[in-house]
Parts: sequence; C-alpha cells; structure tokens
Amino acid sequence: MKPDEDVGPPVVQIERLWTKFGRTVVHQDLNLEIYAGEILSIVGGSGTGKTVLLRQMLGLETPARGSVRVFGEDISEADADQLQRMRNHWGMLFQQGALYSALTVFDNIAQPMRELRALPEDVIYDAVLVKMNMVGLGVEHANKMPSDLSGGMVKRASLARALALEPRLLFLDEPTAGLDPDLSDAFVALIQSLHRELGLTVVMVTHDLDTLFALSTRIAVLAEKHVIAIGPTRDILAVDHPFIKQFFLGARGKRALEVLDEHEEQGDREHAKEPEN
Ligand SMILES: Nc1ncnc2c1ncn2[C@@H]1O[C@H](COP(=O)(O)OP(=O)(O)OP(=O)(O)O)[C@@H](O)[C@H]1O
Repeated sequence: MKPDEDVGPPVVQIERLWTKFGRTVVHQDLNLEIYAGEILSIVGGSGTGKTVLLRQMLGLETPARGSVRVFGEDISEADADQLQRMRNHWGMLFQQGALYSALTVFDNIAQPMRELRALPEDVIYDAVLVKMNMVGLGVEHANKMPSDLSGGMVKRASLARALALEPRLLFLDEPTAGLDPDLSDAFVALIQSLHRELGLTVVMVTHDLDTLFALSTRIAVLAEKHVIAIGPTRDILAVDHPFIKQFFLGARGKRALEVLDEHEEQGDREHAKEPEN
C-alpha cells in the first residue's frame, strides 16, 4: 500500500525477491516499495532477514531471484562504477563498524568526500565542520579518536559521516542500540529534525519500540520470508498476526504505545495551532 497517492515513483522497489544462502531461503517472493520522504521501519523476529534485506538494498547481497531497484536502477545489474555512483546518493549508519578506529572524527567524516577525489581540501574542511554542527558535535571533538568518544558521540559522528555526501536516502540499522534512554531520545530527535530539514527518505531496522513509534511513517513487518504487513503504525497494530501481537502488545509495547498516544496528541495540538491559509 502506498502512503499516499501523490508520492511519485518508489525510491526503493523490491519485486519478488528471493535471498538464499546455500539451501537456506531467507526471503521468498518478498515485495516492498519505499517512497520519497518516508521513514520506513522494518521489524521482524530474530533471524527473519532484516539486515540481509538492507544489504540487498545496498547491493551487498545478490538476489537469487527477483529484483531490487533503487532510484529506478536495478542494483544487481549495476557494474562496480554504477554501484559506486549510486552509493554516493545514500548514507548508511550501521550498528558496528560505523567509524574507522585509526582515523580522527574529522578524517572519518571527510573520508567519503576524499574518496570522490573531486573536492579540494578546503571545501572538505568546511563541509566536515558543517556536518559536525548538523549532528550537534562540537568542533573541539574534531581531532579526537573514536575511542575517546562516548557512545552518543560515536553515533553522532557516524551519522555525520553517513550524511557527508548529502544523501537523499539514509539506511539506519539499529540506530539507538547501546544508547541509554536519554541519549536514545536525543538521537531520535536528531534524526527527526534532519529528516524534516533535509527531506530524506529513511529506511530503518530497529527492535526498539520507542524509536520505532517516534520515527516511523510506515512499518513493514517481516515474517514467513516476506513482508506480511505494511502501513502506518496504527494499521500495523490492528493486524492479527502472532508476531505482531507479541512484539507490539506485550508489556514493552504497551509502554511504547502510551508514548505514541502522547506523540499523536501533541501532533494534534500543534496542528490545531497552525493558522489556516
Ligand atoms: N553471509 C551469510 N551466510 C549464511 N547465512 C547468512 C548470511 N548472512 C545472514 N545469514 C542468515 O540469514 C538469516 C537472516 O539474517 P539477518 O541478519 O538478516 O537477520 P535479522 O532479521 O537481521 O536478525 P536479528 O534481528 O537477530 O539481527 C539468518 O538465519 C542468518 O543466519
């Protein structure tokens, strides 16, 4: 289901995808469309193939059958140069390996720009500082090594690097994992404001219900090797499926739902305050 009828062609279009590792079938006839400007969250039980699905969208796995198109181009038909060009339009924030431990914060953020081999160093210098400012990282952290940073700052620096080439599409794998609740809330607020300001399309995998409810415009549920349900949070909560019931409506889910209610009430209040044109 499309989020709305006027959204244009899908940014990501996955059709009848099969992913196999040897005899193990991870995805079978999986369909998924992601539209410009949405924050699409992928949820599913452990081992259902969420990370592998992200890797398919990034061209890091090969479909056994079916197709994965990003910005209209079939990833599996792209050669190395095309793939690199496509990758310049998206950013990735992965749980592990987000920063090079041997590089300073500055050099980590500069690295994707330097790889382009097209930008002079003074332009890169300014751009890195802009990105650091964008994610709320003070310039005094520029020369630190990743090991000198707190968990929250590592996430911010990783996000700055993911945004280095001004991507239109951002992939987030468990963006708030390992952060305490306050840092997690602050990071969610940062993603929300960047999403709004930069008009990004975001594809996210998360187990964290607070993050999920705060950010998602739609949720795709992975089970039985394909997407069994997709839609806005409220619609997904109404789906009668054992995984959905257990995942969303357990004790954790009830607490997160209260937060969702608060978000929606707040949204309604703000909407009511907006002057009519
Ligand atoms: N390179 C690989 N070789 C063989 N099997 C793999 C490979 N990568 C992933 N798998 C298998 O594919 C399945 C899906 O893995 P994936 O990491 O996508 O799950 P997930 O839904 O992200 O799980 P989790 O929530 O636990 O992180 C798992 O059974 C995993 O063991």
